[in-house]
Amino acid sequence: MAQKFSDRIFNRVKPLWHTYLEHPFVKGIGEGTLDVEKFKHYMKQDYIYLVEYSRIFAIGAAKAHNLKTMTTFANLLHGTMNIEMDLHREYASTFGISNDELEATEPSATVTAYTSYMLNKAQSGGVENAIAAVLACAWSYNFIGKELATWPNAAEHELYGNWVQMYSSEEFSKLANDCIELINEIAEGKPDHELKELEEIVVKTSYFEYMFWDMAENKSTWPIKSTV
Ligand SMILES: Cc1ncc(C[n+]2csc(CCO)c2C)c(N)n1
Repeated sequence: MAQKFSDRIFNRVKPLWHTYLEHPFVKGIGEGTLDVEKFKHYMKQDYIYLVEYSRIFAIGAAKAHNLKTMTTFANLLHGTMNIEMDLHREYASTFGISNDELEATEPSATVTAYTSYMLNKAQSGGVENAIAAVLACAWSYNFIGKELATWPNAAEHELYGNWVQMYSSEEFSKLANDCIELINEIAEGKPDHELKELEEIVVKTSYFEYMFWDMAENKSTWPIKSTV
C-alpha cells in the first residue's frame, strides 16, 4: 500500500515533536512540578489563541467541498469552543480568574505571530490549507497527552492531571484522527509540489508550537514592555 500523506508528515515532524517532550514546561506538566504562575500565563494565552484558532475551523467549513469535510470542521469548532475552552474556564475559575478577564487577555508576540500565520494560510488558500494549518496543533497535543499519560501519576496530579487526561482522552484522540483523515483525503491525487507546500505549513506550525511552550515557560508577552 502506498504511504499515507500523514505518515510522510509524521516522519518529518517526529524529531521536532520529541523536543516538546524535553521542554521544561511540558516536562513540568508531566512531572507535576510546573510553577503555577507559568501555567496561569499559558492558560490565558492559550484561551485567546483558541478563539483565533476556532476561526480557522470556520474558514475550513466555509471552504469545504463536501458535507463530510464540512461536518468534521464543524465538530472541531464545537469541540474547541465548548469542551477544550471549558477546561481553560475551569482552571481559570480555580485561580480566581473570571471569563471576562480570560477573554480580555492581550495576545503575546508568539500568539499574534502564530495565529496570524495560520489565518493567512487558511484565508489565502483552499480548504487544504485550512486543514494543514490546524493539523499540528490537534495532533501534537494528542501526541504529548498520550505520552504524558504514561508518566507516573501525571494523569492523577491534582492540578495538571485534568490537562493530561483531556489531551490523551478518546474524545481528543478522535478529533486528532479526524484531522489526520482529512489531510489524507485532501492530499489524494495532488501533485508533489502542492503536497510540499502543505507539509511546509505543518512544519512551520510545529515550530510555532515549540515557541508557544517557550513563551509559556518564560511568561513572555512582548520583547519591550510598553509604557504607553
Ligand atoms: C498552542 C496550542 N496548540 C494546540 C492546542 C490543542 N488544540 C487546539 S484545537 C484542538 C482540537 C480540538 O479542540 C486541540 C487539541 C492548544 N490548546 N494550544
